[in-house]
Amino acid sequence: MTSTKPNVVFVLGGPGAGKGTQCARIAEKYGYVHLSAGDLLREEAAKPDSSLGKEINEHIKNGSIVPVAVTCKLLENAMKKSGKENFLIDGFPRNQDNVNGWKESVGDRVNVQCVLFFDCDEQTCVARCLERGKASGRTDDNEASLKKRIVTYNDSTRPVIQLFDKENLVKRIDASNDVDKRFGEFLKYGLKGAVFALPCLITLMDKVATVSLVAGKSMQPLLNPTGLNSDWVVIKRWDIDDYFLQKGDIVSLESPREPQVYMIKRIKALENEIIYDTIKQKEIRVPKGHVWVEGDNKRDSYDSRHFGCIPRGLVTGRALYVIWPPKRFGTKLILHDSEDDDE
Ligand SMILES: Nc1ncnc2c1ncn2[C@@H]1O[C@H](COP(=O)(O)OP(=O)(O)OP(=O)(O)O)[C@@H](O)[C@H]1O
Ligand SMILES: Nc1ccn([C@H]2C[C@H](O)[C@@H](COP(=O)(O)O)O2)c(=O)n1
Repeated sequence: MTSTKPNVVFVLGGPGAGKGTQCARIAEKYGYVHLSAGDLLREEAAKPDSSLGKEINEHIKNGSIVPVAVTCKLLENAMKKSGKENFLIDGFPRNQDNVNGWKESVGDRVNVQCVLFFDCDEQTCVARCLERGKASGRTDDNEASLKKRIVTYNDSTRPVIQLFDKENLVKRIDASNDVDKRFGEFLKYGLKGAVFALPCLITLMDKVATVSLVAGKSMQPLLNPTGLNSDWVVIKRWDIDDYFLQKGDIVSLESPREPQVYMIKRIKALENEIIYDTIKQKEIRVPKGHVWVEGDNKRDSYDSRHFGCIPRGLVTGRALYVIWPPKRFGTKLILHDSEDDDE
């Protein structure tokens, strides 16, 4: 019997275990809506008129947990607003208060399919957060906050994971190894067919142009600005030799790791150019016949920083305009005022 309730997958693990990185990938590949409790709290706190901002910021800096009524409301609102059915809820429930509040407020109205547990040793978690802290602007990616976050994780979140484990809901993924291995581990759970149904880009037409639904948050704020998989874009296709890619172009491409899986990214470097890989922290020269692609939203993008330069032949088209939803109709996705944009 198929469930008509929305599906929820909780995603837990230590700070910096890679929950956000993997969720971005899962969302992009399967069209799940990725809701990060931490991101929602940070967004709420950043609103100039929020009465909760001060309290949330204090908790974030101290690595303590915001009262569940606040977090649960933000999650519920985001779920409702999306109008979608499948959610990855990242960083929740983080403690027993979160569990109780969720049960009271949402309870059986959703179907909790499983809990993805990204298991990563403390040293790796801290090193990743400190590295991320060089550019993230987060007030908690520093040694003092991390010490507290780790204590909160060990004392409050681990018991929640154990609780779910007793209910046989936990899928453990070794989060200390590389991004692709982990994604492979995730797929081995066989969730692929059963849980995640929507491919990254749904293509309605072919050959000259395609109209595609963009999944995931990797191109925010330009695409899917609300975090929902709602933007449809026109993608112009071409014969591989007919168009000279330019830096800044937004393109569709076939994943170098998963044939038949398509994604949308921005060209950041062309052949023979040098690009700085912010994850591996080194300069890379793009080989002949290749390009380097990244999402605009670095936190939520799986791109060349993870899979390296891609052969030019994997690029299948160039994104031109948003055509849906109506209020975003006509949003231009091109930097250059030249050639084919008004064909
Ligand atoms: N497998 C990996 N190997 C190396 N670095 C990684 C890996 N996975 C993620 N990272 C990097 O580690 C940092 C933390 O990853 P991410 O933001 O996904 O963690 P998180 O679990 O969501 O963290 P938090 O709970 O603190 O928000 C990021 O800079 C990311 O690029
Ligand atoms: N359920 C949650 C999730 C997050 N927070 C607060 C406290 C965390 O340290 C911070 C950052 O979360 P992250 O982005 O690391 O998932 O947000 C909370 O109070 N309750």
